[in-house]
Amino acid sequence: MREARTVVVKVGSSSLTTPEGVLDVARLTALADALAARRLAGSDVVLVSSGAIAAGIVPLGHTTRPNDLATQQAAASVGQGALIAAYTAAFGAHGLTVGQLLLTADDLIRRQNYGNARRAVGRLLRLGVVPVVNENDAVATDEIGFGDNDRLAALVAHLTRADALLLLTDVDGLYDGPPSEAGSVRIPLVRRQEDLAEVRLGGTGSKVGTGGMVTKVEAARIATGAGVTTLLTSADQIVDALTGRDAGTVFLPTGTRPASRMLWLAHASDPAGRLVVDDGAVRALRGRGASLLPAGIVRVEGSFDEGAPVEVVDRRGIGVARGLVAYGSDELPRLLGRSTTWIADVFGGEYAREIVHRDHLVLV
Ligand SMILES: Nc1ncnc2c1ncn2[C@@H]1O[C@H](COP(=O)(O)OP(=O)(O)O)[C@@H](O)[C@H]1O
Ligand SMILES: N[C@@H](CCC(=O)OP(=O)(O)O)C(=O)O
Repeated sequence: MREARTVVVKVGSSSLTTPEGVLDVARLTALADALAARRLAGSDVVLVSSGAIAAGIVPLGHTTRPNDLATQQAAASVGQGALIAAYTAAFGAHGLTVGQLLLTADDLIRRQNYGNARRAVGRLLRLGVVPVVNENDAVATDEIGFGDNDRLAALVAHLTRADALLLLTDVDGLYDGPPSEAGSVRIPLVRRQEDLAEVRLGGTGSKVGTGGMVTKVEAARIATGAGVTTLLTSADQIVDALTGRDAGTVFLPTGTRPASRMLWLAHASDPAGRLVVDDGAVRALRGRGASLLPAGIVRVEGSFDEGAPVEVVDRRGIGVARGLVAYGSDELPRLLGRSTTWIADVFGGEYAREIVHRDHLVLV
């Protein structure tokens, strides 16, 4: 962490708000002070900050985090402005400029969007700006949203080819059980996935957080699998964390960096349904790098819209690929097992396309 040239830092809502859920400018400023020092010392720093929805609660006249999607979108729209204004002031006190980057899952999947996002962050960093990233909650949908910023941060670490990922939360590391339970002990080092076999992961401990430890461990798995060392600790310990002192839980890299922009699809998406395919389709996908055509699909499971992430499995239920499906589950049954020529004759040429195009598919 001390030597990392590029650091992605993610901070959760619970670390930016008061116990009542109001944006806590003093905590936000302390975070910005530590990150500014690191930036001024020469590192590239990318901040992935939650807190938009939490920061929108009070301005909207509410007292708790909204449960319905539309009000969450509204709260995020209001709160994101407040959040970025607070960061602009806090980094500005050190002579630093911040840039806002609101991403959707699409931006990290589709080739052109991925390139756009990468170019924007790259230039911001070269200009000495601190990019402040969040999910574009006002327009992200339930089905194809990241849902939590932990996984988004892991993907941003991959996007920026970061050396280290720092996950800041309201607890000083990963414990072997929920820290609210007496006797839970902090785990200082995770070398490999198997070290987590006995660890019990609970949900959020605050009124404003989402995902709890499950999404943080998942984020660490994605990041370390892509070669990015990850440190999980509390926001209060940021100075120790950035200077390499013993703080929190370190997750060591387990893999090398794959050059795939499809990392999100492979690891971080929650599939909305399954397509069961025959052996010929498995061979075409694995061996020939083909797209998935209707002829090879034997069954559709689940209910999903066009564009949703789905899992492709063989007849025994073993995963073959993940991809974005071109048709909703209501349209698919009449196409199954048919050739594209037959489909074009019966339903018209616009139906004769791949069910999952190769560009939107990753083998697992
Ligand atoms: N095994 C565990 N180790 C540490 N924390 C855990 C564990 N299981 C559940 N938690 C809870 O996860 C919470 C952090 O997640 P969350 O509330 O989503 O934070 P954030 O808003 O920072 O994303 C902690 O406050 C803690 O109560
Ligand atoms: N994008 C949302 C945060 C989602 C999220 O992951 O929250 P948290 O668990 O507090 O990191 C927001 O800004 O409110």
